[in-house]
Amino acid sequence: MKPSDQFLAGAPSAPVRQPLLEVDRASVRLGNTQVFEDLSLTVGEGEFVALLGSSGCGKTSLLRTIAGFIQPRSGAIRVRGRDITGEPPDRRGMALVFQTYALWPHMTVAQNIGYGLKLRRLARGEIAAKVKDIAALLGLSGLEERKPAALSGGQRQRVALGRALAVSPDILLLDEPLSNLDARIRLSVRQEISALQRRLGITAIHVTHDREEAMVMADRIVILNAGRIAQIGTPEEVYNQPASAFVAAFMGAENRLRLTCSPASSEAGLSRLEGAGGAPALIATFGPAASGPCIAHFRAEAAELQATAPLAEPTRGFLALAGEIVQVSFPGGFWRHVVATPAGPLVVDAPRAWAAGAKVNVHIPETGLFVFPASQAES
Ligand SMILES: Nc1ncnc2c1ncn2[C@@H]1O[C@H](COP(=O)(O)OP(=O)(O)OP(=O)(O)O)[C@@H](O)[C@H]1O
Repeated sequence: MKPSDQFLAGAPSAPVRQPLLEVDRASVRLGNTQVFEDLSLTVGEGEFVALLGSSGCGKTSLLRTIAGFIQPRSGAIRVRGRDITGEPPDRRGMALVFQTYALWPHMTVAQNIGYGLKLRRLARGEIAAKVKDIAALLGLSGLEERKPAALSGGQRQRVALGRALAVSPDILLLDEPLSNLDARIRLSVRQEISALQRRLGITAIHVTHDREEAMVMADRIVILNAGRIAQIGTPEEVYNQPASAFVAAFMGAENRLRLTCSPASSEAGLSRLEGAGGAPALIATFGPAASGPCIAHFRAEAAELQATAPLAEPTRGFLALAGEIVQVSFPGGFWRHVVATPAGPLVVDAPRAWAAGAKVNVHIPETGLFVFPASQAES
């Protein structure tokens, strides 16, 4: 067990929920691109799931497949056990909110919010009452008669959200709904969506490429890499227990060292890491001790800069390597350093600034090191 696992033993795990949506071994091909193959995912009732990944990994295609705008070549989509793979989008009990709002420009806020209800032929009075409730819920009261052109970006996105919520969907699908908003508004709309989702207990699937957005909003994060699920877990799990070098780097542990691992024969459960230029390190790694070439990832804030001379003896519980500060910057709250080391440049954060040219010892505790066999890291 890796030390961080022990720390995690007390961390909240996603509660067990009734499955609402199942994507069962779905394969999607668009033109010549195999977007994903045999992809399976279960989303629980009332759960907020974020689909996170870099551009082109297949997040939007997966969302559109769930919504019914893309038909999988094989596999099935089920809601509460019912196969809806062949059902059109409007018969799936889902509502989609787009990045671009997609509001009707000639309609007022009230007409936009009530649009789905009108299509469902609800009585006028019923529509008016529901629109009033939704407008109040989203802080849009008083703006009902405005056209979208007379609203701010944040207000427009709330109208789009209101239109989606008005039809009381089983599942709310959010396709990067915050990416057109400026940074400050994005934070407040993010909080509003989260609070509303929890209050209404609605099931939501949210596509984003913003790591922090996924971390703060979701109960579980699905990390996609080139059409494959790289890991599914709570924000704490994917952050503290990345399943692969890809996930580690994607979740911010971007420093990468190429090392050689061997089981430390003298002490069970320890691996001996060497090859970064400093003394060998004896550290606890998760799973069976890796043997052969391996890759270690760590976060800039996980390491410490020290003025002490590097040790010649094997270190226990941390990896140390000698380096020289080559660049210093202040991104806010801490100082960021680029350190030249025999293993290549590393980025290390510190509470104070070290001078360029200073000789330092980069100290990385085992709790901050994510070690993977090189064969797995490069696959
Ligand atoms: N209509 C299409 N025809 C052919 N290939 C497509 C089509 N739409 C998307 N793709 C390809 O499918 C892959 C996944 O695209 P998708 O839009 O799902 O990714 P994404 O993760 O949502 O990216 P982004 O964050 O940039 O929106 C990409 O390689 C993309 O080029």
